[in-house]
Amino acid sequence: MTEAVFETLAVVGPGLIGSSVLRRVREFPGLARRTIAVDIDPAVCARVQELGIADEVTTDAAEAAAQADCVLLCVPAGAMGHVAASVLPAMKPGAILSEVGSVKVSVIEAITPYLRPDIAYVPVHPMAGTEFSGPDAGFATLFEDRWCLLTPLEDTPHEAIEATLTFWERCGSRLREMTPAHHDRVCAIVSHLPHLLAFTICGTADDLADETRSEVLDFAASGFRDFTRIAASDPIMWRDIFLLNRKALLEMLARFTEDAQAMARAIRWADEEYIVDRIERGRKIRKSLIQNRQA
Ligand SMILES: NC(=O)C1=CN([C@@H]2O[C@H](COP(=O)(O)OP(=O)(O)OC[C@H]3O[C@@H](n4cnc5c(N)ncnc54)[C@H](O)[C@@H]3O)[C@@H](O)[C@H]2O)C=CC1
Ligand SMILES: O=C(O)C(=O)Cc1ccc(O)cc1
Repeated sequence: MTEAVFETLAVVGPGLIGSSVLRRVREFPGLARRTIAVDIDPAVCARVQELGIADEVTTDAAEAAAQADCVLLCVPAGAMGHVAASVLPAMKPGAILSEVGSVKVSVIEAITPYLRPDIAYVPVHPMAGTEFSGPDAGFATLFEDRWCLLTPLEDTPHEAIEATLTFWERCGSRLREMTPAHHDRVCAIVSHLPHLLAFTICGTADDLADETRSEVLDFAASGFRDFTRIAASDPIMWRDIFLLNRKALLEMLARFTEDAQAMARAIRWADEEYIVDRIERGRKIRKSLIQNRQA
């Protein structure tokens, strides 16, 4: 039988990501022998209990942390600092603190002041999710064939990195290590900017419907419908991501705005070659994602 990576895993914030981890541990051997789910919201705790996806459920983060050899924070990125502050003093010497925040530099900065020398901190980011939130939204196969990015610090102990890599590998993820700053620039373009565009285009279409009293939204064709899926994402989570990755996101938005202006100019002057070239690049990217089973 495969030995479990962790004896006791505490998941703080069993929402979409946290409950998917808990379900994975339940359904697949070799991840953790015992799980504790912790949430600030008693209604979430009650639901996790009903779902039967954790061995123990509590609102007391310190009590759970004291029993765990890995504490995985799955709370909104803006809450990571104070949640880390509440679990770290209670953690067992030699235990691992990990978190799945979508932004790395600011979250690491928020957690660092509370770190202890005998706790290994391993920041990760599973590049997997949906527009839904909460414990009912999770599923055990969420991380399969999806990237999980690790952004260890210079002094993160090797064994803690290895254990974390094995854990996510057994969740079905593809793994890549990178610096936190590089992570934030990559995610700004592939994840954060697309969400910003989706929220914005939905707002613009809604304003147009108000202005013209037309049924812009009723007749929205499939292109717009694809944007509305992303635009249905959780407002608090995305507020935190935008503000915590402000610098890289604004830089990518400026780049995008320039490229959109170039497309506008090509359309104005009927520059067919430019327009076709840009569309062909999009098709190529989509095709390579499908080939890599990422779409
Ligand atoms: N939703 C997604 O597709 C992805 C999200 N992430 C990151 O994962 C984290 C969690 O996201 P989701 O699972 O979507 O959120 P969610 O909203 O589904 O779950 C978050 C849970 O944290 C709980 N919580 C909030 N503050 C807390 C506190 N102080 N103590 C204990 N529990 C607390 C909430 O009650 C909720 O149950 C975020 O940092 C997000 O950036 C990473 C990859 C994908
Ligand atoms: O639903 C989608 O399309 C997503 O992009 C999910 C997602 C949201 C946040 C992340 O940090 C990673 C993945």
